[in-house]
Amino acid sequence: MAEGSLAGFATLEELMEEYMPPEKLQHARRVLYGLNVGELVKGIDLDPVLCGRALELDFDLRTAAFRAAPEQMRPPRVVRIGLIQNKIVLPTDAPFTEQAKAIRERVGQMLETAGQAGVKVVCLQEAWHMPFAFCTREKHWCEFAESAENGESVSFCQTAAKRWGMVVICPILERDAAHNDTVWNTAVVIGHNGNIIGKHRKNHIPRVGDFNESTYYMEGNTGHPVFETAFGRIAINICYGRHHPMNWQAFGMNGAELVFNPAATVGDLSEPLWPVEARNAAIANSYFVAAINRVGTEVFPREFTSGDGKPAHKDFGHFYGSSYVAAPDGSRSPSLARHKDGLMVADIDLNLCRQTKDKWGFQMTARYEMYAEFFNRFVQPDFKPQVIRDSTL
Ligand SMILES: NC(=O)NCCC(=O)O
Repeated sequence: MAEGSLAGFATLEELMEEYMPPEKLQHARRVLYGLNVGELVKGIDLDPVLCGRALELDFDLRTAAFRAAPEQMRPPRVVRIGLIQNKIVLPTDAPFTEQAKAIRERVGQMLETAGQAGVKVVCLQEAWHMPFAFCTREKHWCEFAESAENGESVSFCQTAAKRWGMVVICPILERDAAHNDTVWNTAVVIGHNGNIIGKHRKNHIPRVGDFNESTYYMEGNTGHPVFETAFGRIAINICYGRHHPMNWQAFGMNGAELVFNPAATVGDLSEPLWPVEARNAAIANSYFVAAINRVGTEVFPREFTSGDGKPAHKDFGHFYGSSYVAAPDGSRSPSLARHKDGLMVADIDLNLCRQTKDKWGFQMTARYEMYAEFFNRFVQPDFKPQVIRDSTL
């Protein structure tokens, strides 16, 4: 494993296993990763052939099973989901068509394994079909943008969706030819019949560190859609939107039971935030969250700077993977590796969403009218913060 922010360990769980005595490890897991219906989250027994395939193809394959309590009036609603994280395959100075083709081939291996494992909803990482070149500010990378209706990556995912009867979330750099060739950061939702159900465009565009994405695309104009699929109500909160609690909340208010967070973020910037934000969103909104991060270090042909005092450099830093699933009851899965491609397969019982709402009542006790009134005042130009000053100061 390479040095730098990787620091020589694949996942935090493996580090804990290596250094903690087993009896303490159980407690550490309970405190750090929570209990699901009173128990530590277990794995799924997958066909050993699939595990062998993952070894052979050198990608990380991990599993988790989230239960809900049995109910008298509803059957369980267990859905098998998949999260795929991938490196780019070829160097960034290879011809673009070859780069895209090589990524498709690699991701295809993991999509196939997901299909064989019985996954019914799978999500890829943000802009999975290209290098995350938005650090460079160079415009020729826009060539990777494609139609959300019939682009090459979308068609590729439609084929997989149809073949395996699974919903595929395909996050791409979108070229909107009907609107003056506008570029967007978009997640296309493909139904289990290979049909396009709809799309969501990234709501919040980062302006932090080397994430110079605002050079390429604007804030999305699709609101907070929830897609009613054969396997549950799904939404997508693309990467930087995970720092915005109200963005998460709006998907929940529209009825989402499972929100994917396809992302691309690097160790020096956000690794300590990563295990917290998606998990907190799952708790606060009583839905499942599946957070998927890009992996690997991508080196670009020319140096760039981002006005933050760092010397000119050619890479973004290390994308640390660590994709995971968080449940509404606060429990979570282990992470995929920090250094290699991976597929996480998780069983989630969607009944847990309503059960958690009934238990905690976060939504029922929320004071939406009070907040609405506050936000209405806040957006007025003459807003004055409600601060009561200590008169003895
Ligand atoms: N892709 C993206 O929005 N990254 C921003 C950095 C972060 O949110 O950690």
